Amino acid sequence: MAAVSAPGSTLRVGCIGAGKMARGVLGGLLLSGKVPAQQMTVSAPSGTNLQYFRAQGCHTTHSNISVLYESNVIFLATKPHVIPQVLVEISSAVTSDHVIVSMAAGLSLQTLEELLPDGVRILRMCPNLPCVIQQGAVVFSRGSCAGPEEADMLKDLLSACGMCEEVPESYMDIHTGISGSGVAYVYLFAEALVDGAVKMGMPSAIASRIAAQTLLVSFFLTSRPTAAL
Ligand SMILES: NC(=O)C1=CN([C@@H]2O[C@H](COP(=O)(O)OP(=O)(O)OC[C@H]3O[C@@H](n4cnc5c(N)ncnc54)[C@H](O)[C@@H]3O)[C@@H](O)[C@H]2O)C=CC1
Ligand SMILES: O=C(O)[C@@H]1CCC=N1
Repeated sequence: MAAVSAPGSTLRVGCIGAGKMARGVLGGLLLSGKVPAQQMTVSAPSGTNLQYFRAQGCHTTHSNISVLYESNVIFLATKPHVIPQVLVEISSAVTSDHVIVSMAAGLSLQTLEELLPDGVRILRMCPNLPCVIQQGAVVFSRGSCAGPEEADMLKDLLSACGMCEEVPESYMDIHTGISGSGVAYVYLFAEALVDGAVKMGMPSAIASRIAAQTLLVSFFLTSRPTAAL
């Protein structure tokens, strides 16, 4: 199996799906300079999502299987329910030279391996919304045919979109709960602060600014040693 990070091997990154997480992860690779746009191919059914990637100079296509022919590391960035049909569509073009990285929440490595040819190097990652500003909290796990080399390669790539750690797959759904969905819980709490302030007579505009600043600073405080407080 060719090592995608072997000396002289060119890292060509593909992505099937061009939505929020695709933009966060591939956007981070572009911003960090880890992968040039000319070595990126992105597919999606509609041109809407592809516009961003086309503007960056990436190759774009409506053909998922083309991504396999042009890439050696392929991210699967469609919603989970779409992944099985995508894997059926591309399976014939997947070889041992590819590394497949699924972003799909709730789709196990076992399921992914059952839908792909034997021996394919598969990893599963869980991003979160802050990836879109390269401040994500990302975890990943290896499939049965992915080794330390693939893990090191993926960790290096994903470090471009925030914090990234390898974890046992049993942590994946936990991460999806606290971090994949966690941002929405924080927004819900912020809304509750504002609603409370408005109920007590404060205009919502200033209540929103105060709540945002309070939450923002609270997170910085948690990262300072207590002695400094
Ligand atoms: N958005 C989030 O905060 C998180 C997302 N995830 C996972 O990341 C993955 C991507 O999520 P988002 O970027 O939010 O989704 P999204 O809805 O923003 O993007 C999905 C993309 O897939 C494309 N697509 C749909 N059908 C397709 C097909 N048959 N072939 C190729 N592309 C197709 C859509 O056009 C769109 O570009 C999902 O599997 C999700 O579970 C995981 C944790 C957090
Ligand atoms: O859009 C999604 O599928 C993910 C799963 C958890 C939060 N968002």
